[in-house]
Amino acid sequence: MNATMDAVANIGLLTETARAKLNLALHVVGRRHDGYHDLDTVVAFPTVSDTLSAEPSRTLSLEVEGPFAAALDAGADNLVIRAAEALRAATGCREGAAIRLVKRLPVASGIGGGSADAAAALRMLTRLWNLDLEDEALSAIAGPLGADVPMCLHSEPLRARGTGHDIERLPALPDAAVVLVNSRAMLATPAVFRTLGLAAGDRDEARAVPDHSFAWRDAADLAAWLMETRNDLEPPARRLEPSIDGVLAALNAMPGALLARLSGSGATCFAVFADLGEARHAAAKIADARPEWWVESAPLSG
Ligand SMILES: C[C@](O)(CO)[C@H](O)COP(=O)(O)OP(=O)(O)OC[C@H]1O[C@@H](n2ccc(N)nc2=O)[C@H](O)[C@@H]1O
Ligand SMILES: Nc1ncnc2c1ncn2[C@@H]1O[C@H](COP(=O)(O)OP(=O)(O)OP(=O)(O)O)[C@@H](O)[C@H]1O
Repeated sequence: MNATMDAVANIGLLTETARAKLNLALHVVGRRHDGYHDLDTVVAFPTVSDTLSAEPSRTLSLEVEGPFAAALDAGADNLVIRAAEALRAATGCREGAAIRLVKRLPVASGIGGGSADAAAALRMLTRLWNLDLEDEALSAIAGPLGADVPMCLHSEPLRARGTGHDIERLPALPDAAVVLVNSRAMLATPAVFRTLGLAAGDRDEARAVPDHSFAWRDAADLAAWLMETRNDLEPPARRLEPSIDGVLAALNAMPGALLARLSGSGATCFAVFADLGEARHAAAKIADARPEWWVESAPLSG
């Protein structure tokens, strides 16, 4: 390969994976005076994802395709474009990029698809534009884009506190699998927090996630600990979106399901399984019974 061909090959297409964010436990500790809620949440990133790719361009553009593309606008409001603009503003970079997003994660569904896309865009464009940024500087750009975006920059098991920005990385999770199910209901996060009904200044440290080494022996050990935890947004989400009851019932009825719960502000629910084969079998059964639902199975991490 001559020098020119080498350069062309190096310019090639960059890709990034934007994994779903799963709140295994989500405790609401209190409500702040600015209206936001302080959380204590343990988060995993199963191998279910959107995909982003980009190539150099003089302008910034976005094309969206994939099963959930129709639910999204590809304009300035898209979190991918907002992330790119925030990165340019923070660094003074004037480069462009032609970005493609394959949207496989349901929108406004509690698994942080938009946040994962924003975080993946930040990681990808940092490489494309050869920006030399410390992790802390990238987190500072991610924060204003959404409470979940700094978590999604890590995309590895973590515990997050405060509004989600106070992040502690966790040891690797045990081998386990999950089934994710959404009835295709869209739930707006602010409405779910509002329905929780906490007053500004209401705060109780006793609501935090129970102490643990966060190094579980196996899937059963993880599920036993999860039984002692909750998703505090599950009751208000169920009130706003009654189809969640049917989704949880379907997951709980599956052989091998160790625990079923809502993720984030919903409406996506998950069940934990010890074995990927069992999870795949359960997903196929649910998809067969309810073809209109979105159903996926995947390793819990890795
Ligand atoms: C429910 C979670 O997904 C759990 O991981 C997040 O806390 C929400 O993350 P997100 O969707 O990225 O949230 P943002 O877009 O920053 O906030 C949307 C709205 O949710 C409410 N909100 C969000 C986060 C938080 N800790 N307290 C809140 O009260 C606020 O009304 C806020 O205006
Ligand atoms: N690339 C994107 N993907 C998904 N949603 C996006 C995107 N860009 C902007 N949005 C908007 O962001 C909002 C939240 O979408 P998202 O799918 O992240 O919600 P969510 O899964 O409920 O998030 P969370 O779990 O963080 O509360 C939606 O109203 C959507 O219109």
